[in-house]
Amino acid sequence: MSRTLGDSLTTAVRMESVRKTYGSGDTAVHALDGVSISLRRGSFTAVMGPSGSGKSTFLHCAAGLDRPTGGRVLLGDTELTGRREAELTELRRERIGFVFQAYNLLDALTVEQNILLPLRLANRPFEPEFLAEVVRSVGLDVPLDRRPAKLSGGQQQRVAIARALITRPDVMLLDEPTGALDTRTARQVLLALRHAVDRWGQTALMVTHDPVAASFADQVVFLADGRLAGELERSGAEQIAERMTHLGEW
Ligand SMILES: Nc1ncnc2c1ncn2[C@@H]1O[C@H](COP(=O)(O)OP(=O)(O)OP(=O)(O)O)[C@@H](O)[C@H]1O
Repeated sequence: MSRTLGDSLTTAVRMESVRKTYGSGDTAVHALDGVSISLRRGSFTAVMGPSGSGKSTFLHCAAGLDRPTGGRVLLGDTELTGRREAELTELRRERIGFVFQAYNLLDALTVEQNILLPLRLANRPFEPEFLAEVVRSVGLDVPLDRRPAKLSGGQQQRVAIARALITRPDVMLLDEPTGALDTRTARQVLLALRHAVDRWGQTALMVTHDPVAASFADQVVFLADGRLAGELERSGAEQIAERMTHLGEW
């Protein structure tokens, strides 16, 4: 299928028949077995599936952290497949924002320095107004000169989201971002994410086990045995949970 310039303007991430096999012969594990998907710019997608269905591998291939065994991955119109490690590192730094369950903040730095770190690493200037807007939008109401270890888990995750947003990345990739948070705090973090998508047209791809978290997304894609096993447009947590029960244990 031919692609036009319009594709890369409207598509943040495209995966075409992506396969990832670990090992070989009888012991080979097909973590991804021909996954094709396009993420529209400004959309929020949740990825769900049973344990071992390939969710982390999917996220890592989208980020250029794992090299697919077959198929192609494109970030906008930039093909990740076949690039050298140094180029991938730069692409990740400049164009992808990561948020993990463990916040991965540096305690030697203040909150503000943590948020600005991706810009410093990329040698890019920072705009104080944008920093203020990002801080406000994620609902971070702590002194910015504080050390992250002094903050609650919810506040630390907001710092991590602010750090991911500060470069205005093409896509934010989130791996269980609310996995360590209580229900109320998780909801606030998800609202902040939703805000970033709605307000700035940010694109987000989030792996989660939690149907409530997935209900904040525009679409939910389900993985089973390394393959796409269906999708739901924005849905309630009950409907998402119901679909999950048909995919097996989780
Ligand atoms: N480095 C690796 N070496 C060998 N097998 C791997 C490796 N990484 C993942 N796998 C296998 O690939 C499959 C998919 O793993 P993956 O971690 O992507 O699933 P997941 O859906 O994220 O699981 P979970 O919800 O438990 O985190 C599993 O069978 C896993 O054991």
